[in-house]
Amino acid sequence: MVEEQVRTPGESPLVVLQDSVVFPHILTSLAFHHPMDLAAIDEAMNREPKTLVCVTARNSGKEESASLETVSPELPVKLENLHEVGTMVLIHKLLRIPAGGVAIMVQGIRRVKIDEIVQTDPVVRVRVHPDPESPDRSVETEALMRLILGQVKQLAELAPYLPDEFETMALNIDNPHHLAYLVVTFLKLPVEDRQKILEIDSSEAKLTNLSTHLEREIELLELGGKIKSKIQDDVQKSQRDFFLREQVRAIQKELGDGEEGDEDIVRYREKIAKSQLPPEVLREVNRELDRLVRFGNGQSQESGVIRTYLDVVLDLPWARHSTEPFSIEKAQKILDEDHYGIEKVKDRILDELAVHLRAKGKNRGPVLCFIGPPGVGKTTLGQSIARAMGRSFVRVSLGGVRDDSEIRGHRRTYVGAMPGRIIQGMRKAGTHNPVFMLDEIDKLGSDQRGDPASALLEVLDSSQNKDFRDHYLDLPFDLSEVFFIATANVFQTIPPPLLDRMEIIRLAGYTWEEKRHIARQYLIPRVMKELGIDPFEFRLDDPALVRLIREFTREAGVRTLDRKIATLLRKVVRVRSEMSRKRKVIITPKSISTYLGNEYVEPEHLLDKAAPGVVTGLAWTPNGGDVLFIETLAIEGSKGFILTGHLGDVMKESARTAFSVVQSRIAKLGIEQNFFSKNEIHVHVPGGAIPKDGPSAGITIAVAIVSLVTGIPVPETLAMTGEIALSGRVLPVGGVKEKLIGAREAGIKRVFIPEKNAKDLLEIPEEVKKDLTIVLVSHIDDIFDECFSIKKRKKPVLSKVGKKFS
Ligand SMILES: Nc1ncnc2c1ncn2[C@@H]1O[C@H](COP(=O)(O)OP(=O)(O)OP(=O)(O)O)[C@@H](O)[C@H]1O
Repeated sequence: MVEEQVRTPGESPLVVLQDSVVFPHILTSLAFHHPMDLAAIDEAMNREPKTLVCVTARNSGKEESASLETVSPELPVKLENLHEVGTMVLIHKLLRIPAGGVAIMVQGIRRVKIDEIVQTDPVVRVRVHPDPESPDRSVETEALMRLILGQVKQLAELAPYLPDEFETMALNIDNPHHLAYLVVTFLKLPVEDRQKILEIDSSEAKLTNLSTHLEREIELLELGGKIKSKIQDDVQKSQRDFFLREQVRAIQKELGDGEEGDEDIVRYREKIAKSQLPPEVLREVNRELDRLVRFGNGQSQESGVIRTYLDVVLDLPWARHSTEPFSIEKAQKILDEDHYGIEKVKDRILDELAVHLRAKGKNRGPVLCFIGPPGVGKTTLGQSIARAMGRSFVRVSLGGVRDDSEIRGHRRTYVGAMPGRIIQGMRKAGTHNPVFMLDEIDKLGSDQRGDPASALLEVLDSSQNKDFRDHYLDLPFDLSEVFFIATANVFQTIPPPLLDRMEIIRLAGYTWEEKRHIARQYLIPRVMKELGIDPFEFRLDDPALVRLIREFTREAGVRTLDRKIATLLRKVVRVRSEMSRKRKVIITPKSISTYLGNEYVEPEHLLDKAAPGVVTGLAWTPNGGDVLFIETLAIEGSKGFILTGHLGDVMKESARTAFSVVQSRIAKLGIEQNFFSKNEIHVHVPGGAIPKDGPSAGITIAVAIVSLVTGIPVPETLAMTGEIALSGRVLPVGGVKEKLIGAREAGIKRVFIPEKNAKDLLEIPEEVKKDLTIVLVSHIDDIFDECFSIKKRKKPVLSKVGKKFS
């Protein structure tokens, strides 16, 4: 081998390498221009053998390389700027480059260490000594060599810059150091890393270090390959998309709908620019618009779906507010302006608005819920609140909603999907913070398709509704500034979790006097305005108006009254148009029938005549208070007790309790001992088609049975309401205000109500209290005493009655 034949001279010319390292055993070509290097090469060429020391400058490869200075003729070469270990090389060939400089082909002979610089001018000459290497032949080294050969194979497949014979050359080397030097020559490595491999003595460490670099190189090449193929794919896809889009555009142009489509896109872009969309929404909208462009914006089903979506999203009030400064005084003025009476209701509303004002528009408290019969002004109260707060008003009905997707919308993947009622309402409202009325919350259903109540809970919950997510939109929408109001006719059917979150405000219905005021001050002027009627054209005096209210309508609110007034005034217009000489139309109580025909409503009759066993009770219905009759009959037989009249479970149980209470008082009431074993009692509540339920007829049923058995009639102008306990105690009931108004309308004069309902009397209108004698009762014995004068009676009268009714 050449290396063994060439000895190391004590002194040798030196060339300094800037960005490469020459390794022992490897053939390398180098180029030089600097006069100092050229002089060193010239000197080497004149020696035999033609040897030279190549050493790499420290920090080489960097811009401000120290070696550039050191090799300059003005500055002496310094030892500290050079790596200590270099390579002695044998020059095989020299080529003079015409433009100046030389190229030499050298073979690395061995590692040498520089002891000192003995001369710097005109040739740099150094004194060196050999730095022998002793390759190790251990199993570890063997294993590492194999590993490196495997990596070389991998590299050869991945790296296009490697010569074809690289792998074969590596396979034929059995010296671990020579293998390392060959591989590192072909690797793309920084100069400092190459120098390190040259300097490491141990074979194992040399190979390990090299293997790490190889691995990294392989990884880089693989990653590069992946990125490249992805870029190629993307380029191909975008070229394909572009091609297809161009085709679609050409087809659309042929069909004549391209131009219009483009206008649409421009319109959407303008709309997007104008709306202040939150970033997430903007991203989604742009994405959809891009899809629309890609779909060609024609008449396809998919582009229709995208357009509907964009219309909905861009119509939504993402940032639009309506705010006017409002004060409680202003709110009070507006509520009074729009509504007659209902002072307590207005007062409660003002309390809520004051809290709202304090919270600076953030809705923290419970949601208001107006409960009451139809036509009592629940909706108009909501409108007045909106007017007072300077906000827009929107009303959404929840009646019959059984599916939570009606609240939260259907996912866009469904055909004909639309947003839920809440988002539709917000779209209608046009502002971010409207007064939002959820109508008929008591008619909310639920079935296997989901529970709308829980969706509503999320809507109403101020801690969750900031990011309300409708399935259709699939974007968060902020509902936290919406002022929600719910309305219902009854509270029993409102889902309890919702009821928990609501502040209930009850509207009970109006007396006819209140209705007269409402008609005079609100309804008639409004209808006149609508129909363009002037005050001089007609006269509707109080007696006529009262007849209209009491005989042509039967309702707790004023909805029908409103309609009837409109019908009546339309007639006025007609009559006037038919008059040859225009006169004022006088509407009298009698002429009302002429104008309204037989739309007369039967008033609830009192019993024609008081009869034993028939007693008047009071009922609460979603439409207001009413009277109801309990009829009883004793029939010979031993079945005990029969109940008819479409009664609910609670009412049936209440009737049985009443029956037991009476039975337990046989002696006290002077009833024949075995009366009930010989007779069965039939209790019926007329109006069999209308379902009835609740415990409040308890005392009425007990009184009816005793009246039947004793044969003592109860006056037809007396009515009662109250739940009965087995002990005979009278328990409180609901809807007292409505019941008392209904009783008065029906012509009742005297009413028994539970003592525990005394607090309700504060709410009863004065005219009702004036017309009714209201008796507070706490025990059934007191009622029996009052109705049948039990204490004064001596002899039992009962068997006679039993015969009479059997
Ligand atoms: N206290 C009142 N003062 C003046 N007008 C009233 C009053 N109460 C009701 N009205 C009028 O009665 C009409 C019906 O009222 P509204 O529509 O608010 O009833 P509602 O309670 O919402 O009924 P529903 O439960 O059927 O929706 C409206 O024109 C309203 O102005």
